Amino acid sequence: MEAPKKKFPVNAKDYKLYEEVGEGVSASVYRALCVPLNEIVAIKVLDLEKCNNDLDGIRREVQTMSLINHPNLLQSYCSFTTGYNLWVVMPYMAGGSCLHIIKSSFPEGFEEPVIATMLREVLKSLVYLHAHGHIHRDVKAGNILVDFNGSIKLADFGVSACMFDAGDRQRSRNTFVGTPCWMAPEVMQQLHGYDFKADIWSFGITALELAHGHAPFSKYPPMKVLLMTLQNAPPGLDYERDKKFSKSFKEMVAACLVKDPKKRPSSEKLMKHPFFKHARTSSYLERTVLDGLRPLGDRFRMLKAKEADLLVQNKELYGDREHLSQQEYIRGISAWNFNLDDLKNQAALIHDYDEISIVEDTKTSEQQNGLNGVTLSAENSSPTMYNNHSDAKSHLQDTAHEILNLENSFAAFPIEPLQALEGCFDICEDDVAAVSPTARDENPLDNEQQGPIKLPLEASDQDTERDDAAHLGRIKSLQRTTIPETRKYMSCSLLPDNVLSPNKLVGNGERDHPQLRFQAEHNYSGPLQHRQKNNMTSSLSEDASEGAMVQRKGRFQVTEADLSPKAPVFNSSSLDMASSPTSSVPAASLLPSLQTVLQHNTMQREEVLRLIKFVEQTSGSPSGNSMEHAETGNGDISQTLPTPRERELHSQAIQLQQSIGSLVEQLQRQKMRNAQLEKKLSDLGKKYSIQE
Ligand SMILES: Nc1ncnc2c1ncn2[C@@H]1O[C@H](COP(=O)(O)OP(=O)(O)OP(=O)(O)O)[C@@H](O)[C@H]1O
Repeated sequence: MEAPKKKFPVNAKDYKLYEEVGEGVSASVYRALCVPLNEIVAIKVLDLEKCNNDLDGIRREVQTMSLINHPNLLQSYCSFTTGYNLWVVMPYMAGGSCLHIIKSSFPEGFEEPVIATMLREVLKSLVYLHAHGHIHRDVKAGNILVDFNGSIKLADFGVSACMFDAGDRQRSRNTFVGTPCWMAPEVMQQLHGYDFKADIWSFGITALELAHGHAPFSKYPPMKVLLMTLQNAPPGLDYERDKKFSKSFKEMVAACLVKDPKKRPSSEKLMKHPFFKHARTSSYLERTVLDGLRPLGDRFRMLKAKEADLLVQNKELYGDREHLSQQEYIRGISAWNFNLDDLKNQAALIHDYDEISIVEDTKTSEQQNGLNGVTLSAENSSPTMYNNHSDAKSHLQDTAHEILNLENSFAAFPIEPLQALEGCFDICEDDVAAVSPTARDENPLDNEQQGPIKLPLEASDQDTERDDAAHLGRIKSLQRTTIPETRKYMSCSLLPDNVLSPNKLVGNGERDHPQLRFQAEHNYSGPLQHRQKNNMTSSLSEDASEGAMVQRKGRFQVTEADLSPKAPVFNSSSLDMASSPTSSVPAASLLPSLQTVLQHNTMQREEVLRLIKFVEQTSGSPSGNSMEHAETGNGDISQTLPTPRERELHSQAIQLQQSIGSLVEQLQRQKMRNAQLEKKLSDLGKKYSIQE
């Protein structure tokens, strides 16, 4: 019989945070002690203010993590908010990620039996996910975690998608998520959508990453990676250095890295590949990989210090921003904003990288030779090599423009992060207090009794003081994340997943699952930050230092921040879409647009009325009366107006009045619908937390 499930407390004061063991874009992961259960856990602390632009992703991640149930998937024990942080409590994986292990001890990659063992476990998790309709979308060594006993779990469901999602998120034509080097060509192209075969491509890239110590093209800027993935032959195990690997390994990788997703095997089929016969037990991993490794916290600190050194060294070479982008990108995570400046800088970097590019591309053509017998010269195998800087820039800008044009901007809506997440996690009782300035000081992270962040017990070297300071800094920054209650966020680029995706991959009753419906109705994807002001198209040709922003947060997610003109264009189709009972766009998303249009119309109306008054005064007609008539829209008055211009103005005023009337009505309807949706959301939230 299965042991009863432990109940992990959902209050920060029941946990003691120890050292930091990992860091993502908007989250830090700590080793921690669950005091009542006396069990070591890992806690991912997400700063909700920082991830404000990806609440949908967070909700998805937490939901998926709590629902999955497979030994090779990292399940969460529980999650709750504390102040403006979200804590996700999960098993502590003492070995850290495969990427961490590679970086600290295996820079040239692992031996084949190790790779086979790791990959077989990951593949098991993919079989499970795919069978349950999920695409992971971010398979990479950084997301493969190893426990102290060599067991393997795939983590990070921040960008995973459910194939039964009514929004067909996985087929959305307007987003592409993942990390560039691991991203399948069809995900980049977004021509016909993509499905779970995208994970098989990433799996193949991960195999190369484990074999070489880095993913193919990992030295290049992201735009270059996109172009190379699309235009070059698929990477593989065909270099001289790959001689040591078996034929079955090479074939397995080649089977995964086929550009046409239909020709890639499913995870289930891949599982039967002879390569996985080389897989060993987890204790083999424990002996060969984990033995002799320093504690995860120490390794993490050392890697961070190394990166910081590198940053200083290269600062002069590339300058601050470009280098930061590169650095974060190379680490496999990224928080950079992908705006025009970045594109320009990347174009510049490509120029700098041309030499490497030629070498690598020659290899790619050799590979192609080996694989398919197609001969490519170094020259023609690298269609992205440029003779001069401006070619490179313009090529990149064109490509960027194409990618950016993939997405339409959508209506904005005001929302507080906690509201959006309500129902997904337990919200600590003290959270309400935490948003008031006086309560900030009582943040559990700051209060010793309530679960202090303990400094690393093992830290005995001379770095300790510096690390302590860094820790304290982090504690401070965590507590400072409280945001005033009154602060509202405008969403730019609320991705219309649910509306724009034309095809349904799978159609069955599961779509009516309450959680899925919940997701579909409340897609808060897309930056909830203030709107970008500039028009993207013009920005690309002119200076656009702050407009034209394509955000990359966490994973490679290209969204066009704002294509809409400054004053929102209001058209009936958008309204119809929202008012339709079958629409899955949150009605609330239309409110700001409606309000702005209303305001706009009111201003115009006032302007017209002023003009009428002026005309009346100058022509000596009895103003008071006319005004009243004009305002009430009395039809007869037009007959009494002396000039055609006045009559025209009068009829415009009436039209405006009518449209204001209907807008007010529509606004009321939207408000009602919004209230209904909010109620539904909170009911679902309650239901969900009761189920938990
Ligand atoms: N349960 C765990 N046990 C040990 N280490 C962990 C655990 N979960 C995460 N980590 C470490 O923390 C790092 C960051 O965690 P995670 O990937 O969940 O954050 P993220 O913000 O989603 O990052 P990314 O931008 O790489 O997707 C991981 O790469 C891993 O090294």
